[in-house]
Amino acid sequence: MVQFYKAKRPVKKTPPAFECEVSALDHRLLGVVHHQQATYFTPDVLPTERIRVQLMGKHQAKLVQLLQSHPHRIQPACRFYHQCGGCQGQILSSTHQLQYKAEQVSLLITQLSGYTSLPEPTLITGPAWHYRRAARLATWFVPNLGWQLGFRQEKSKQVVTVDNCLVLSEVLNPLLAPLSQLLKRFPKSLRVGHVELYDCLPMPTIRLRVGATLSQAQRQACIDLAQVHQVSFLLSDDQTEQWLHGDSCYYMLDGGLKLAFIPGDFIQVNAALNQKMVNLALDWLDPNDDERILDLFSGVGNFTLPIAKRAKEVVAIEGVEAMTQRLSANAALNHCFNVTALSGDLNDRQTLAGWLDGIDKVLLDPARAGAKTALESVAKARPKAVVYIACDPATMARDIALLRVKGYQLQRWALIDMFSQTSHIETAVLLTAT
Ligand SMILES: C[S@@+](CC[C@H](N)C(=O)[O-])C[C@H]1O[C@@H](n2cnc3c(N)ncnc32)[C@H](O)[C@@H]1O
Repeated sequence: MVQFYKAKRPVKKTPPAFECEVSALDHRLLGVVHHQQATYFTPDVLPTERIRVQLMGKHQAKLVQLLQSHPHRIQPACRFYHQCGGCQGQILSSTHQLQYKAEQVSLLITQLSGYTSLPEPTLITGPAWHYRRAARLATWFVPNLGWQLGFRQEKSKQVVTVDNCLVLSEVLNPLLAPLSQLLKRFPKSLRVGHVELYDCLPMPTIRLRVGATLSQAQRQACIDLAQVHQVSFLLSDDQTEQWLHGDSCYYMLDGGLKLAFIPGDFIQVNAALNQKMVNLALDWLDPNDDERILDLFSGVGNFTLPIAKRAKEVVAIEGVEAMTQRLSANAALNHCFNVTALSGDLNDRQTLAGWLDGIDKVLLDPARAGAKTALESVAKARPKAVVYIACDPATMARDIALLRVKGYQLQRWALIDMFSQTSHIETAVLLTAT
């Protein structure tokens, strides 16, 4: 064999661990540490704790040893805490998690939006465990063991086999073991994708994605699982999407409102907190029967329908065409004939053109990117009030700054404990025209 010279790869030197003190927790519940004029973010630590850390990247560090712990620190309840990484808040009680989140969101809003002080936030709490009614699980193939089912670590390609998840609904947890057994029987060639679980009505629902066509025996195995566990089963293969058992999904809101959706549609993950959030939004928006309301990023109508029951008219705009159709159908199903549902990209100025005339109030619930473009148009129409629901406090703070410059004053804000144990934050803000 011909021999080639191969240059030796430079050996990466692990930087030495060092001792330091955690100066703060940021809004992602990461500890902030300073070392040689640089700032690093570390999971699993709390402010004032003395720790030894190892640098892991430009701004990341990893806890190596806890030297002195914070009095609020508690033992994580989940046995997968160290592998999974999805619920890193567990070293604090849920009450303390919410307090830290509130402090950090308050700081973000003041830093980014120019307010020097904010009103006290309303803290909206609910179940801290077993609240997740929708979840997406990852699959991966291991030779000799077959397809595995678990959770993908946040911002990582690593996956962790989990047979019980403490934030997953108690209706969905018992499905993990039989699903895992089912997938192990499938060959690698089926190219199993992710699995979605919904704790919804009329039955809990499983959606399985595969990259090839299932044989009759494999389809029957899915149907058997669905019948034994009384769940609906939606199979998405490389050609089609087909209900193997059951045929629909919906959830309920107060007042008997029924919201149908299809697996894959966005729904709020925490049913109890979602209802409280809708109530809060209604309370702040206070729509009445001579007002025209705009609901932006409306999904399948989670806010649209409760508002429509009190307002003269609601114009709802959603980017996904199929979800807009579902919203229209939901409006008809619930006798909300005052809803106009439109599909359009709210990052495109044209989408709102013509729909802002005569708008009295606006509710918006954008994705993590926020709603800068849409709000520039909204502010020009001068609605009396804007209720902003946000899953990313940083983009929301940026957008509050925009509205402040355009003459809107922050009146109220709330932190909704939608994602207890995790670093995610749901915030609501009421702004009124000055
Ligand atoms: C956080 S969800 C809120 C949905 C709904 N308000 C609810 O409570 O269920 C955000 C929604 O905005 C939609 N969306 C994201 N980016 C969009 C865009 N650029 N234009 C229009 N809709 C968008 C998503 O499809 C999703 O349904």
